[in-house]
Amino acid sequence: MTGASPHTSYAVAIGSNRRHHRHGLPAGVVRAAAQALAALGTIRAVAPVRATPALGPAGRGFANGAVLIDSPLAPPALLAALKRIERGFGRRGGRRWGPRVLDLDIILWSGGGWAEPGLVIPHPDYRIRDFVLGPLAAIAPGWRDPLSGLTVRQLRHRQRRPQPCPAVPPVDRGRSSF
Ligand SMILES: Nc1ncnc2c1ncn2[C@@H]1O[C@H](COP(=O)(O)OP(=O)(O)OP(=O)(O)O)[C@@H](O)[C@H]1O
Ligand SMILES: Nc1nc2c(c(=O)[nH]1)N=C(CO)CN2
Repeated sequence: MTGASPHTSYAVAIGSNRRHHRHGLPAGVVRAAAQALAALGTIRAVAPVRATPALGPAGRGFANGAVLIDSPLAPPALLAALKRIERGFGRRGGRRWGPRVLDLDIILWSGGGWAEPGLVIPHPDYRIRDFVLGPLAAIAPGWRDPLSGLTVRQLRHRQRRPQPCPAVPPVDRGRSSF
Protein backbone atom coordinates (compact mmCIF):
# COMPACT_ATOMS: atom_id res chain seq x y z
CA MET A 1 0.00 0.00 0.00
CA THR A 2 1.54 3.29 -1.08
CA GLY A 3 -0.86 5.54 0.83
CA ALA A 4 -2.16 7.07 -2.40
CA SER A 5 -5.95 7.49 -2.58
CA PRO A 6 -7.72 5.07 -4.88
CA HIS A 7 -9.25 6.66 -7.96
CA THR A 8 -12.98 6.51 -8.21
CA SER A 9 -15.36 7.54 -10.98
CA TYR A 10 -18.07 10.13 -10.79
CA ALA A 11 -20.80 11.40 -13.08
CA VAL A 12 -21.12 15.16 -12.64
CA ALA A 13 -24.04 17.13 -14.10
CA ILE A 14 -23.47 20.68 -15.34
CA GLY A 15 -26.15 23.37 -15.77
CA SER A 16 -26.25 27.07 -16.58
CA ASN A 17 -28.92 29.58 -17.50
CA ARG A 18 -27.03 32.86 -17.34
CA ARG A 19 -24.37 34.48 -19.45
CA HIS A 20 -20.81 34.76 -18.20
CA HIS A 21 -18.67 37.82 -18.99
CA ARG A 22 -15.87 35.62 -20.42
CA HIS A 23 -17.50 32.34 -21.45
CA GLY A 24 -20.59 33.93 -23.01
CA LEU A 25 -23.86 32.08 -23.39
CA PRO A 26 -24.86 29.24 -21.03
CA ALA A 27 -23.63 26.63 -23.52
CA GLY A 28 -20.17 28.26 -23.40
CA VAL A 29 -20.31 28.23 -19.59
CA VAL A 30 -21.10 24.49 -19.57
CA ARG A 31 -18.19 23.74 -21.94
CA ALA A 32 -15.80 25.87 -19.90
CA ALA A 33 -16.94 24.17 -16.68
CA ALA A 34 -16.28 20.73 -18.21
CA GLN A 35 -12.72 21.89 -18.92
CA ALA A 36 -12.33 23.31 -15.41
CA LEU A 37 -13.25 19.91 -13.96
CA ALA A 38 -10.07 18.47 -15.49
CA ALA A 39 -8.22 20.06 -12.53
CA LEU A 40 -9.93 17.50 -10.26
CA GLY A 41 -8.97 14.30 -12.07
CA THR A 42 -9.06 12.62 -15.47
CA ILE A 43 -12.02 13.41 -17.68
CA ARG A 44 -13.23 10.17 -19.30
CA ALA A 45 -16.19 11.50 -21.30
CA VAL A 46 -17.96 14.77 -22.00
CA ALA A 47 -21.62 14.81 -23.10
CA PRO A 48 -22.73 17.13 -25.89
CA VAL A 49 -24.31 20.27 -24.43
CA ARG A 50 -28.11 20.47 -24.78
CA ALA A 51 -30.56 23.32 -24.56
CA THR A 52 -33.33 22.37 -22.11
CA PRO A 53 -36.49 24.16 -20.96
CA ALA A 54 -36.23 25.36 -17.35
CA LEU A 55 -37.80 23.03 -14.84
CA GLY A 56 -39.23 25.12 -12.01
CA PRO A 57 -39.08 28.86 -11.48
CA ALA A 58 -35.61 29.55 -12.91
CA GLY A 59 -37.11 31.40 -15.92
CA ARG A 60 -34.71 31.30 -18.85
CA GLY A 61 -33.92 27.96 -20.47
CA PHE A 62 -30.77 26.09 -19.51
CA ALA A 63 -27.77 24.58 -21.18
CA ASN A 64 -27.03 21.18 -19.61
CA GLY A 65 -24.15 18.78 -19.88
CA ALA A 66 -22.36 16.06 -17.94
CA VAL A 67 -18.91 14.57 -17.57
CA LEU A 68 -17.45 11.31 -16.32
CA ILE A 69 -14.38 11.94 -14.24
CA ASP A 70 -11.92 9.68 -12.41
CA SER A 71 -10.74 11.49 -9.30
CA PRO A 72 -8.77 10.62 -6.19
CA LEU A 73 -11.08 12.91 -4.20
CA ALA A 74 -13.59 11.38 -1.80
CA PRO A 75 -17.19 12.60 -2.26
CA PRO A 76 -17.11 15.44 0.34
CA ALA A 77 -13.81 16.75 -1.06
CA LEU A 78 -15.18 16.58 -4.60
CA LEU A 79 -18.31 18.51 -3.56
CA ALA A 80 -16.15 21.20 -1.92
CA ALA A 81 -14.07 21.44 -5.11
CA LEU A 82 -17.22 21.74 -7.26
CA LYS A 83 -18.48 24.57 -5.05
CA ARG A 84 -15.13 26.33 -5.48
CA ILE A 85 -15.44 26.05 -9.26
CA GLU A 86 -19.04 27.39 -9.10
CA ARG A 87 -17.78 30.39 -7.11
CA GLY A 88 -14.94 30.87 -9.60
CA PHE A 89 -17.61 31.22 -12.31
CA GLY A 90 -19.25 33.95 -10.26
CA ARG A 91 -22.00 31.96 -8.57
CA ARG A 92 -22.94 33.61 -5.29
CA GLY A 93 -25.59 31.85 -3.19
CA GLY A 94 -28.98 32.60 -4.75
CA ARG A 95 -32.30 30.99 -4.00
CA ARG A 96 -32.79 27.29 -4.51
CA TRP A 97 -33.77 26.55 -8.10
CA GLY A 98 -33.12 30.21 -8.99
CA PRO A 99 -31.19 31.36 -12.08
CA ARG A 100 -27.50 30.50 -11.86
CA VAL A 101 -24.40 30.96 -13.95
CA LEU A 102 -23.18 27.48 -13.02
CA ASP A 103 -24.57 24.47 -11.18
CA LEU A 104 -22.45 21.36 -10.63
CA ASP A 105 -24.06 18.29 -9.07
CA ILE A 106 -22.57 14.90 -8.22
CA ILE A 107 -25.01 12.43 -9.73
CA LEU A 108 -23.36 8.99 -9.46
CA TRP A 109 -20.25 7.60 -7.82
CA SER A 110 -18.55 4.27 -8.50
CA GLY A 111 -18.51 3.68 -4.74
CA GLY A 112 -22.33 3.49 -4.72
CA GLY A 113 -24.20 5.60 -2.18
CA TRP A 114 -23.30 8.40 0.20
CA ALA A 115 -25.66 10.14 2.61
CA GLU A 116 -24.83 12.90 5.05
CA PRO A 117 -26.30 16.34 5.68
CA GLY A 118 -25.40 18.39 2.61
CA LEU A 119 -24.37 15.48 0.37
CA VAL A 120 -26.50 12.69 -1.03
CA ILE A 121 -25.30 10.39 -3.83
CA PRO A 122 -26.94 9.36 -6.08
CA HIS A 123 -28.40 12.86 -6.40
CA PRO A 124 -31.92 12.40 -4.97
CA ASP A 125 -33.79 13.92 -7.96
CA TYR A 126 -31.80 12.83 -10.98
CA ARG A 127 -34.02 9.84 -11.78
CA ILE A 128 -36.89 12.12 -12.82
CA ARG A 129 -34.89 14.90 -14.50
CA ASP A 130 -34.57 14.59 -18.24
CA PHE A 131 -32.08 17.49 -18.26
CA VAL A 132 -29.74 15.23 -16.23
CA LEU A 133 -30.64 11.83 -17.73
CA GLY A 134 -30.31 13.10 -21.33
CA PRO A 135 -26.64 14.14 -21.13
CA LEU A 136 -25.85 11.20 -18.84
CA ALA A 137 -27.37 8.69 -21.27
CA ALA A 138 -24.97 10.03 -23.93
CA ILE A 139 -21.87 9.11 -21.88
CA ALA A 140 -22.91 6.44 -19.35
CA PRO A 141 -26.02 4.62 -20.61
CA GLY A 142 -25.09 1.40 -18.79
CA TRP A 143 -24.27 2.88 -15.37
CA ARG A 144 -26.60 1.18 -12.89
CA ASP A 145 -28.43 3.22 -10.28
CA PRO A 146 -27.53 1.53 -6.96
CA LEU A 147 -30.99 2.10 -5.48
CA SER A 148 -33.29 0.90 -8.26
CA GLY A 149 -30.84 -1.36 -10.10
CA LEU A 150 -31.91 0.31 -13.37
CA THR A 151 -29.39 1.61 -15.89
CA VAL A 152 -29.30 5.27 -16.85
CA ARG A 153 -30.79 4.28 -20.22
CA GLN A 154 -33.68 2.48 -18.53
CA LEU A 155 -34.29 5.36 -16.14
CA ARG A 156 -34.43 7.73 -19.09
CA HIS A 157 -36.87 5.58 -21.04
CA ARG A 158 -39.05 5.25 -17.96
CA GLN A 159 -38.94 8.98 -17.33
CA ARG A 160 -39.89 9.85 -20.92
CA ARG A 161 -42.73 7.35 -21.21
CA PRO A 162 -46.16 8.95 -21.00
CA GLN A 163 -47.57 8.10 -17.57
CA PRO A 164 -50.83 6.06 -17.59
CA CYS A 165 -53.86 7.99 -16.36
CA PRO A 166 -54.43 6.78 -12.78
CA ALA A 167 -58.23 7.27 -13.06
CA VAL A 168 -58.55 4.47 -15.66
CA PRO A 169 -58.06 1.00 -14.19
CA PRO A 170 -55.93 -1.35 -16.32
CA VAL A 171 -57.88 -3.84 -18.45
CA ASP A 172 -57.68 -7.35 -17.01
CA ARG A 173 -57.70 -9.34 -20.25
CA GLY A 174 -57.86 -12.68 -18.45
CA ARG A 175 -61.25 -11.84 -16.91
CA SER A 176 -62.75 -10.18 -19.95
CA SER A 177 -66.29 -11.46 -20.57
CA PHE A 178 -66.24 -10.83 -24.33
N1 LIG B 1 -25.12 14.99 -4.93
C1 LIG B 1 -25.03 16.32 -4.68
N2 LIG B 1 -24.40 17.14 -5.55
C2 LIG B 1 -24.33 18.47 -5.32
N3 LIG B 1 -24.84 19.09 -4.24
C3 LIG B 1 -25.48 18.32 -3.34
C4 LIG B 1 -25.60 16.90 -3.52
N4 LIG B 1 -26.29 16.38 -2.45
C5 LIG B 1 -26.57 17.41 -1.65
N5 LIG B 1 -26.10 18.58 -2.17
C6 LIG B 1 -26.26 19.87 -1.50
O1 LIG B 1 -27.27 20.61 -2.13
C7 LIG B 1 -27.01 21.97 -1.81
C8 LIG B 1 -27.82 22.87 -2.71
O2 LIG B 1 -27.31 22.76 -4.00
P1 LIG B 1 -27.80 23.75 -5.12
O3 LIG B 1 -27.81 25.16 -4.64
O4 LIG B 1 -26.97 23.46 -6.33
O5 LIG B 1 -29.31 23.27 -5.30
P2 LIG B 1 -30.19 23.47 -6.55
O6 LIG B 1 -29.33 23.27 -7.77
O7 LIG B 1 -30.90 24.79 -6.46
O8 LIG B 1 -31.24 22.29 -6.45
P3 LIG B 1 -30.98 20.77 -6.82
O9 LIG B 1 -29.85 20.28 -5.97
O10 LIG B 1 -32.30 20.10 -6.54
O11 LIG B 1 -30.61 20.73 -8.29
C9 LIG B 1 -25.52 22.09 -1.96
O12 LIG B 1 -25.00 23.12 -1.17
C10 LIG B 1 -25.02 20.72 -1.49
O13 LIG B 1 -24.56 20.77 -0.16
N1 LIG C 1 -33.62 22.57 -17.63
C1 LIG C 1 -33.13 22.73 -16.40
N2 LIG C 1 -33.93 23.15 -15.42
C2 LIG C 1 -33.43 23.31 -14.16
C3 LIG C 1 -32.06 23.04 -13.90
C4 LIG C 1 -31.24 22.61 -14.96
O1 LIG C 1 -30.02 22.36 -14.81
N3 LIG C 1 -31.81 22.46 -16.19
N4 LIG C 1 -31.57 23.20 -12.65
C5 LIG C 1 -32.36 23.60 -11.67
C6 LIG C 1 -31.82 23.72 -10.31
O2 LIG C 1 -30.80 22.88 -10.07
C7 LIG C 1 -33.77 23.90 -11.84
N5 LIG C 1 -34.23 23.72 -13.17
